[in-house]
Amino acid sequence: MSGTLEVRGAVVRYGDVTALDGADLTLVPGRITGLVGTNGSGKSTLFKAIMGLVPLAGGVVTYDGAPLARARRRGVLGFVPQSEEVDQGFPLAVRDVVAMGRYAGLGPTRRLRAPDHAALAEALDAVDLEDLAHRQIGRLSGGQRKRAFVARVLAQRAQVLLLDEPFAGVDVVSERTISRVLRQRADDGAAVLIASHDLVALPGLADDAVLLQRHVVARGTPAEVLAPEVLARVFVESEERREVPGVGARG
Ligand SMILES: Nc1ncnc2c1ncn2[C@@H]1O[C@H](COP(=O)(O)OP(=O)(O)OP(=O)(O)O)[C@@H](O)[C@H]1O
Repeated sequence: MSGTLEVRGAVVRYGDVTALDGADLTLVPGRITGLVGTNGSGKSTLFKAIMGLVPLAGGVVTYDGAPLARARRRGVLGFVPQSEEVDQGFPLAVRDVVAMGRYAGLGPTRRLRAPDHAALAEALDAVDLEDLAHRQIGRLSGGQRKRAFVARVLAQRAQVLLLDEPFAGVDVVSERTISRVLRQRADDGAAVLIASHDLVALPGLADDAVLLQRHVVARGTPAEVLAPEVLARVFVESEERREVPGVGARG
């Protein structure tokens, strides 16, 4: 299907640590995929591998069947990392952060034109941040800040949205707002991947779920993947790995 992102056999190593050992994932337009896994199971690494922020030691990531570099340059991929380092004193307003979503399409002058202004206004409106558009980004609550970074990928009109723990440390209103806009983008044809520890919220939002443990160990509907017996198997395996010296997070 056009607009499909595919990860095939992704291997990522940090020195002696193998964070991904053959991960496969398919993201299709119109669907929200929930990514779950224990701490250290490789979720953030999978996002970074898709974004080209860590090198692949094996495997391939494609968009529309072609290598991803071109899609990345065209701004097809919108990434909201787990935590954004925000310098409290840095004089960057919410509006400036959201405008960054338009940079891929701007000329060398970086001047916003009418369609950019329209996309910017639409994105601020979608996350209910118009009133705070001129507030310094460091002076927002955690939930408001997360909404600002979500607005940046909305303004970008990214076709693939990748969100690493968008609900962590976020108030209920912000969680609802973010969920609503992600559903809307998926309904408009975007492919969406959300890593979340919130296993209660996920079934209401995600169409599909994948369970990661350095590679995908289960995939299906959220109800299938989040079934207690499936989760228990993975948690037990992950605890056993920790007990083997030299393997796992404490090794
Ligand atoms: N920069 C790094 N250098 C060395 N090891 C790393 C680095 N980043 C991650 N790791 C290791 O790679 C493994 C996967 O980490 P990753 O952050 O991808 O997991 P995660 O599923 O996102 O975890 P969490 O849910 O805790 O955020 C872990 O064992 C982690 O300690």
